[in-house]
Amino acid sequence: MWCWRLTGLFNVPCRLSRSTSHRSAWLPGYRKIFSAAAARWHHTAPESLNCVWQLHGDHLELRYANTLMRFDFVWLRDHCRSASCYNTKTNQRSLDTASVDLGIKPKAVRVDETTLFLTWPDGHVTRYGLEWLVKNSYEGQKQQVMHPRILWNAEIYKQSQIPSIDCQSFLETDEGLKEFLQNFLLYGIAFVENVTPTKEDTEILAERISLIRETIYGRMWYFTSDFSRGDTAYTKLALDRHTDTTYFQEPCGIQVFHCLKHEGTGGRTLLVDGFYAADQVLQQAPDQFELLSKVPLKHEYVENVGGCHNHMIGVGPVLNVYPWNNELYLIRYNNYDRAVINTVPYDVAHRWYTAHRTLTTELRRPENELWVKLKPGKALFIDNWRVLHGREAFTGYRQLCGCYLTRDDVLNTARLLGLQA
Ligand SMILES: C[N+](C)(C)CCCC[C@H](N)C(=O)O
Ligand SMILES: O=C(O)CCC(=O)C(=O)O
Ligand SMILES: [Fe+2]
Repeated sequence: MWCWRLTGLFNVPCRLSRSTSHRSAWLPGYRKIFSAAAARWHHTAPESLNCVWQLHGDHLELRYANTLMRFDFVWLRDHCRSASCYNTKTNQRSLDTASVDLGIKPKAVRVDETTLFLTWPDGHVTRYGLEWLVKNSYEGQKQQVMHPRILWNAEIYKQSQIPSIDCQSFLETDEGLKEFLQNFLLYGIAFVENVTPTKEDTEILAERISLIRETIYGRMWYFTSDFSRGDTAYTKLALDRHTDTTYFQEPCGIQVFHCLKHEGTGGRTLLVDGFYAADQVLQQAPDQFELLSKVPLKHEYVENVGGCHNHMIGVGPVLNVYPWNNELYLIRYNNYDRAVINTVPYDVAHRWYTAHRTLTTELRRPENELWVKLKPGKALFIDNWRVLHGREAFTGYRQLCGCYLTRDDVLNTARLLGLQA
């Protein structure tokens, strides 16, 4: 028996990470339960009526700042921030969670204007800031997006007139780097200009924001149409929109391109916001969106050219979403490298092809295509988990260099600069 529905564990409305203002309403049934029980609710002092709580058999219910939250007792014990349970120097838990009685229940509960106090059967006291609880509760989290983004088609991107960041400002100032990263996080692409057109200078740029992810293509790569590797990228042929390294279990997070030379015609780069297209699918056909996020697929890279022998396999759905808020975080789309579909029975395969067609139609709409000609001196950073790239066929000698970056480290740099990433 095949079932491709959500289990109900995370039954939240489908939503993409468009902006922070995108808040979902409470389910009406939930409100009703709340008001029926209101008579037995405990209030804080009259001047802070905005916090009410109620102890149930297996959880604590708390309403604060218009958020109704429900906390498991083990969760409340486990997240205790007291000195013996949590090390604020290392930001690590000291408490041994496995030693908490799974049937634990607080012996006393008290709330003042800012804080929830819980006394446990052994006398240990746990304090939680109410604001902290709103931010860290499941109910608070599912109203938020992890990654604020601006989804774009060609018109939206051009209208927003995102400037390229000057190389010197990118390398030497935190403001320059921060502006670059903010653009990159919001749009999934960003440019640095006035870069010296060499592989070495491109490497310095990459190292400013992240660690370079070494792959079967090397650390810093450099390619022409000499077919030195067994892949269409190393020819003069056109490449339809795709994301790279779909055949890795974790596709590379960021791709850096810097065109060092082109004496010839064509060769423009195509960029398409995969999340914008996926959002269109979600609006038109939520069941197809769900199928694309549930059916696991294999992508494969089999290379036997010259001295290069590689066989890579990556498994995962086309759309990857966080289950608690349905926020999209990774699109894996490469029709060249997609392997044999043998992970679902024939009827699911057919439904998958239909959903894939809907997505492809969106990805191929001319109004969603951003075409740019990469020139020496202008480096392009692409979020390979979101934005698809392709290229027009070309003539003449064309030299491109670049590298992949580890995603965690780009986000780390962004967070250290105070950005939400
Ligand atoms: C970028 N660089 C030329 C090094 C590699 C190209 C990899 C091409 C591969 N088909 C993929 O899409 O992953
Ligand atoms: O030649 C290009 O512009 C891009 C080729 C490509 O898709 C790649 O190297 O990943
Ligand atoms: Fe590519």
